[in-house]
Order: sequence, then C-alpha cells, then structure tokens
Amino acid sequence: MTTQLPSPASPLKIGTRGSPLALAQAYETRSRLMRAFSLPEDAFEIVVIKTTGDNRAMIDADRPLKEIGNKGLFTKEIEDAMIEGRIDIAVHSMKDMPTEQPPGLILDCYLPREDTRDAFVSVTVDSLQDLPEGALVGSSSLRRRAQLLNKFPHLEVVEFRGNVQTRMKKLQDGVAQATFLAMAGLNRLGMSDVARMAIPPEDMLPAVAQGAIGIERRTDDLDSAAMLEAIHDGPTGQRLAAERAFLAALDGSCETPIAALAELDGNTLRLRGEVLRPDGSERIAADRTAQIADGAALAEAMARDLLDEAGPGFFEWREA
Ligand SMILES: NCc1[nH]cc(CCC(=O)O)c1CC(=O)O
Repeated sequence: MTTQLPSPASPLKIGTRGSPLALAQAYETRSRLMRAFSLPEDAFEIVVIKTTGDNRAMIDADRPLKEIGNKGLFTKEIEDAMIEGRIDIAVHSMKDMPTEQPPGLILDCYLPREDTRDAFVSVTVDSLQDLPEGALVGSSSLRRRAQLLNKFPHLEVVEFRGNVQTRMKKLQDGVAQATFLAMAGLNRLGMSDVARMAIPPEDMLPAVAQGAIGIERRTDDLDSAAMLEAIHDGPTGQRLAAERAFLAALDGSCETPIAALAELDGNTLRLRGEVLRPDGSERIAADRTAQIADGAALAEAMARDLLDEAGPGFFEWREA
C-alpha cells in the first residue's frame, strides 16, 4: 500500500492550541514532516483550536485548577475536531496528556525529547538556596509545590498561571520572587535571555513525559500513521512507555504530586519515581533499573510498592 502524501491542494491539517509554545511545537512537527517527505510548507495547514483551558474568564480567576476540574481541559476540543475530521493530526505536550486516549484516537508518535529538567527562574536571586524565609514562589503545579515545600518548608507557594510570557511578567511585577518553568518550554520558545538555572533531577524530579512532544491521530488513518512513523523517535517512546505506565498505575492526573524520569543506557532503562503529600510533608521515592523491554513492568511494580508504602489517604490535603 502506498501512502497518500498531502499537497497544497489537499493539505494535512495539524491541530494545535494557540499559545506560543503550542505553536512552536506544531511548527517543529511540520518542519520534520516537510524534511522527511520533501514537502513544501503549504502542504500543511496549522489549525488553531481554542480549548476550555484557554478560556481566560474560566481560568484566570483565582480558583486553583484542581477546583475547576481538569480532565481533558486542554485536549477535548482538539480531540473532538480530529474525530470529526476537521483536523488530521494533533500536536501535544505529552506532559499534559492523560494516559488513555478516547476511542478511535491513538497517541504513539513522539519527537526526540527536549531537556527534561525544570528551571529555577528569578529576577532577584540566583538560586533556590538564596531565597529568604517566607519568600513567595509562584507555581500552579501541585508537583513543584510539593517538591519545593518538601526541601524548603520555610518558603511560601502562590498560585501562578498563564503561559510562559504571562508568568515572566508576573515575576517582573514582583508578584513572586521566583518560579519554575520547564527547560523544554524555554528552549522551544528560544527564550535564552531568561535568567534560569536547570535543576538536576536529584533535586526536582520532572513530571512524567516532561519535554516530550506527542502527535495524536485517528487510529484508522493509515496515511497519517505512515507519515508519523517516519518522524517517531524510538528511544523517547521507550522512556515515555515506562513513565506513562508508572502514571497509569498510580491512577494519577496532573493534579497529583507524582514525578518520574526514565533514562536509557545501552539495553538498560533506569526509572526514578516519586509521590509526595500535596503539602510536601512526606516524599516516597524509588530508583530502579531493568531491561528496556521490561520498562512498563518495572514501572507498574514500582508504582505498586510506592502506593503500599504511602498507604490510604496519602494524597489528601492535610490542612496546617
Ligand atoms: N503544564 C503546562 C506545560 N506543559 C508543557 C510545558 C513545557 C514543555 C514540556 O514540558 O514539554 C508546560 C509549561 C511548564 O511546565 O513550564
């Protein structure tokens, strides 16, 4: 069977959110496909789709995301458009994706992974260690909040939402003294002017799939499948398979403090994973290796052991 390639007369429709980071990821996907199949830019159409999560009136209120409810907040409208055939493929930050896709859709193509680390960003101090008692750190990530408070209980965390540009403005305005951003996002946006310090995974284990771009398609769309196969990065797939199996086994959403990082060395996969109490008062971590092919099994066993150790109620908020 031959693959039907897109053309200017019949372009491949790439769905994406409209944030600068989402657009950068869509452009990267388009240029990889152009290179792989020697296609012109106008053989592709970038289709921007507004999601519930992009709705400012809904999101910019002071309510934390966990109260609004976040299941598919940034993906539902995009997936609906794909099921209805208004777009052919969709480009996502894998960090924001649930471990299961709706019926009829599949998410098995990953671009080579960017830097997985979090960055410490501040306009007033050089490092976390320099923040004084009671200093405000802006973050809307339950994981980063819990990890920060676990190591630095003398700091305060304030809700900090919006895209990278909005958060940088808040720092400039003194709303907080520091924040965390994914290195991958800063790199993809070319924001080399932002003062940032990459945090090693020993100090802040990243979110599952951080730094990875995934491309979703209709399961029965074999032309798109063949095209995406050409730009898929196998090692990224092996790493995400383990990390996402860990997340799935913990039944976590992005509103649960869970972190994991898989790394490859020859035939070996090393998986580090942790769960924290939301207030940071407790952290349970593991660090194991297995053959790459056994990555998912390793992740499931690790998740089971961490859950056992955590016991019931571990993820409940414990008011001070
Ligand atoms: N949840 C928002 C989000 N989703 C993906 C990224 C960054 C890029 C990536 O991790 O792939 C970000 C912003 C951030 O965490 O700073």
